[in-house]
Amino acid sequence: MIRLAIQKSGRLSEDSLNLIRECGISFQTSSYRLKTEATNFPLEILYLRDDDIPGYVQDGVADLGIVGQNVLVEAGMPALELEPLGFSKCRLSLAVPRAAGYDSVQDLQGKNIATSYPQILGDYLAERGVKANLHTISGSVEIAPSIGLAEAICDIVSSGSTLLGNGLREVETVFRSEAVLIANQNMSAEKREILEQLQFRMQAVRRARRNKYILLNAPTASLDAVKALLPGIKSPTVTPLAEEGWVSVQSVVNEDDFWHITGQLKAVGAEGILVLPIEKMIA
Ligand SMILES: Nc1ncnc2c1ncn2[C@@H]1O[C@H](COP(=O)(O)OP(=O)(O)OP(=O)(O)O)[C@@H](O)[C@H]1O
Ligand SMILES: O=P(O)(O)OC[C@H]1O[C@H](OP(=O)(O)OP(=O)(O)O)[C@H](O)[C@@H]1O
Ligand SMILES: [Mg+2]
Repeated sequence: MIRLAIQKSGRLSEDSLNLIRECGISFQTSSYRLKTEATNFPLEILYLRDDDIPGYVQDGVADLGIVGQNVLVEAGMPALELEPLGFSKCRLSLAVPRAAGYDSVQDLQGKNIATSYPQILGDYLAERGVKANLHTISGSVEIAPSIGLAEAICDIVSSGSTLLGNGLREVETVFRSEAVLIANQNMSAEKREILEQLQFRMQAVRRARRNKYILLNAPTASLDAVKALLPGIKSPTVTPLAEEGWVSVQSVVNEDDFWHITGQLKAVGAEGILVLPIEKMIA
């Protein structure tokens, strides 16, 4: 049995639970129970505050955890990271009141900055030779300038709407973050084996999310152009259509390139383009 710590409730919770479920692992959830056992995989899930997760994994109370890189690095335990998980992408940024002048980070010399990330911010400022007074607060950091607590803040930004709503403007990106899988470094051989199975499944789920299955019809004369646009995993599958001079092509395309490639496929004569989600993708 391996123990995985995830955030009880917050920005990481839903995506963490979805990832485990998409790995084909079944378990019950209830808002009162802080621990559940999977029914078809040797996994126990612990529901914790995200700030506590790196420490628990470091100490071996949990074998694995899912946490934001921002929290991991702030806790001073970056070595626990195993792999990025592709969700809860955000950045840690410095922001100042919209009307305040700002040319460079040197302008923060001697200023008061409110943040929940004094370690990451402290390192960032030290590397640039800036000495500022950091005020550590654990939440609602964006309020600090308007109540006279600080001249600048450093907090998590995603859409930017919290900054906008509080009259602030983003001036520097200090750190980029996403959710990561972390692991205790002294696991038993048995636990390592379970971890490998879990990572294999997580990678198959992530690969599938990044790709789409694509099916289309094309004139045989355009086949070389279509093949060049859709290299696929090894190469595309090509089958003749009942109608002479046409083929059906099946392949896999990266989600990021998808719209761009479909435009080019149409331009070389492709028709009836179908795009399907992939559930699992094993390399
Ligand atoms: N707006 C956002 N968009 C994307 N990811 C975010 C956003 N805000 C936070 N995150 C990521 O999700 C993590 C958890 O954020 P959340 O706001 O739920 O933390 P919290 O309030 O500290 O929760 P807890 O109660 O568990 O301590 C952050 O550490 C960060 O990595
Ligand atoms: O750029 P935005 O999309 O507005 O997101 C940024 C906000 O999201 C997070 O807070 P959250 O909403 O999770 O609330 P919390 O402060 O209670 O953690 C973070 O602390 C920012 O305040
Ligand atoms: Mg927290």
